[in-house]
Amino acid sequence: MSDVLELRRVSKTYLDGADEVHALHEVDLSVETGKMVAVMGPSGSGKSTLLTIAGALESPTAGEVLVAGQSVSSMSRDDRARLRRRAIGYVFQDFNLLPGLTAAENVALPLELDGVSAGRARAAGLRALEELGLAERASRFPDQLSGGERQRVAIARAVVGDRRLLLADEPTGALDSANGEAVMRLMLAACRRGLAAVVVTHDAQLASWADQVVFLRDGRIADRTAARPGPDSLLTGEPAR
Ligand SMILES: Nc1ncnc2c1ncn2[C@@H]1O[C@H](COP(=O)(O)OP(=O)(O)OP(=O)(O)O)[C@@H](O)[C@H]1O
Repeated sequence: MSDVLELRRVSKTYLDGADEVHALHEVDLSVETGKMVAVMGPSGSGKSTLLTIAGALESPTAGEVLVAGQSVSSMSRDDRARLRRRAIGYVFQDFNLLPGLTAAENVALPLELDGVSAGRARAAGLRALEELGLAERASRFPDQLSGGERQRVAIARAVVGDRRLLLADEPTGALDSANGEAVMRLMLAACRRGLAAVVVTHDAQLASWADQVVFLRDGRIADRTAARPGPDSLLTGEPAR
């Protein structure tokens, strides 16, 4: 399997007044198609920084980021923007759905913004909703959905079209444990359909859904569990750890 995401000795230093903050230090990470990596670590350890750099939203101070084999730093601004629009999907804790649009319209929106015709975008949006078990909720507005359903719509929006990489920052933070588990299971299923995912979570139980767990401390990878072979029984049963 090919790597969708590769971080090579990635460091990120922020300037805080006169002080340097070393948010990431020589981080190496590879995620293959079909795999989910969970990132854990204490507050301030660099988890969000890792996600924003992996998502080409910020540039590293040193090191290299490759998405689908292409070096992000060698891309033009336009190519980088296209990569962010087409290949990368983001899921946030607070769902970020537009309240005036239905579930189907929210999911189709990124494709329409990318120039896909309304009809094709709607069809792809409905397909993504269907894969997440939400076909019959397609015409509801966000305030007519439960928190778990809203998060599933946000995942559908993040995987719609030809996305390769799913990045999620505490996607289960606002959910109860049953909905949190459901969200992890659905993200894992989305991975198995052909994406790679990086998921930040504070919850070790939810992290155990991932193929590999990476622990950050002071911007360095302090530990990582061995990658395990695709345990697809998980998609119908309980997590292994
Ligand atoms: N734009 C910025 N300017 C200056 N310092 C920053 C900036 N963004 C992050 N930092 C610092 O970089 C370090 C890592 O931050 P980051 O948000 O990546 O941590 P985190 O592990 O996601 O934390 P949390 O779990 O609290 O969200 C912290 O010390 C933070 O204060």
